[in-house]
Amino acid sequence: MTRAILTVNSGSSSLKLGLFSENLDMLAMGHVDRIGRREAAMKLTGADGASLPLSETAPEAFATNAAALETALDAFRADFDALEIVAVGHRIVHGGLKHAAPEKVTAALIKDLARLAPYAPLHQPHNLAGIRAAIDAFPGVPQIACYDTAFHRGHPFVSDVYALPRAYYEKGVRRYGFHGLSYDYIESELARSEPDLHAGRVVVAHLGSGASMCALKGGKSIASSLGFSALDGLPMGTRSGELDPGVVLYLMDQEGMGAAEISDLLYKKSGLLGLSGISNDMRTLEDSDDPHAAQAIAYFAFRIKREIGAMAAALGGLDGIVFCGGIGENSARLRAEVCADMGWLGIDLDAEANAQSARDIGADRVRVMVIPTNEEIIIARAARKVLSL
Ligand SMILES: Nc1ncnc2c1ncn2[C@@H]1O[C@H](COP(=O)(O)OP(=O)(O)O)[C@@H](O)[C@H]1O
Ligand SMILES: CC(=O)OP(=O)(O)O
Ligand SMILES: [Mg+2]
Repeated sequence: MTRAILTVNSGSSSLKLGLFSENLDMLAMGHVDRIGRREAAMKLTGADGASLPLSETAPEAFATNAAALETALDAFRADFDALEIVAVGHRIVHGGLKHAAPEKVTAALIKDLARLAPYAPLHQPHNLAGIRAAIDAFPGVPQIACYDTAFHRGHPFVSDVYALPRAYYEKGVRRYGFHGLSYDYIESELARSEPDLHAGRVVVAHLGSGASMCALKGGKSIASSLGFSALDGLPMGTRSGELDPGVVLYLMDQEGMGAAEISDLLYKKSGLLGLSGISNDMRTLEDSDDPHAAQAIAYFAFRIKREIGAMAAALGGLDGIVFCGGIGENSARLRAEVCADMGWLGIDLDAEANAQSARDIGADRVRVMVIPTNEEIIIARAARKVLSL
């Protein structure tokens, strides 16, 4: 039987399963999109990238992350019967202070990682549920944890710290940054195909349901817009992004809200959804002619623009921007709004290339690129390395 590696990646609105041969050839990919919404759907692709037929699935099959995982694992049943799964690699959003390098999952590790759930409530519980489901489905097969925070752990002190009394830093109140598996992939792709740009100053914008940006200097992360929890920086599908801490004090003092209520507000009811009052999904907002939808998109674009300026300052200049993630890879409108009036920094877009989401969409000094990310291959590579396959 062919030996294979399975990868599991739970995002805040999506679930991606990947199947790879031991040599890391992609065998199949399953992608559930818009989890929890009426429009939720799954797509399966084969090794050649072509879509595979799927049996009709009721919307309840994707109503929750757990249901989506069960449905997606079911869709792979025939592959699982025909292959020998020798490792399951998992995206774990938060590794905290103690966990960075990919490692084998143990019962103690699961317990340790569960403590970080309050700082990534839309991910960490689902990541751990994915591990438990995979242990049930593939008893005895090693499970490998791969951390979204790892890529940023080499940050210089000023990008790692909050200006609180030092004791909090020592306890782990730091800027961890997330989407590290995605940035790791973009970094490796630049190293492979664009060595000059890789050696330079690049801002990567991972724009999906969760959104963040990373400043890469010579391929190393020196700053990230996400910080201690999955809330900081850019607004996201349902998350507020950067907020004056005074707003949290106001919610407590004046609105009488407690931690659980504030967490619910900031993680689940804010961002594009809160501002538009319509949807957390960029496609729905782009299709809407409600002015609040346009305002939500405009705010998102404005915050990205500001972050490009801030990161260019942190990098001491700018050689390239890379867009990735569901929105970054597909929304020509968002990319155009972000890059409008940025000539002062050497950024302009080739409108036609942008409309086609081509790889190179820049028309000025700064390279502007669209590179589809691939967290799955980074997880599979890590699993192979940990197990010396
Ligand atoms: N063709 C498209 N045009 C605009 N936005 C898109 C398109 N395809 C996907 N998106 C957006 O990408 C986001 C989901 O990104 P994704 O990276 O898959 O999510 P997650 O953060 O859950 O991993 C959604 O807001 C969705 O509307
Ligand atoms: C960390 C995070 O927000 O991840 P995602 O974009 O996959 O939801
Ligand atoms: Mg994602």
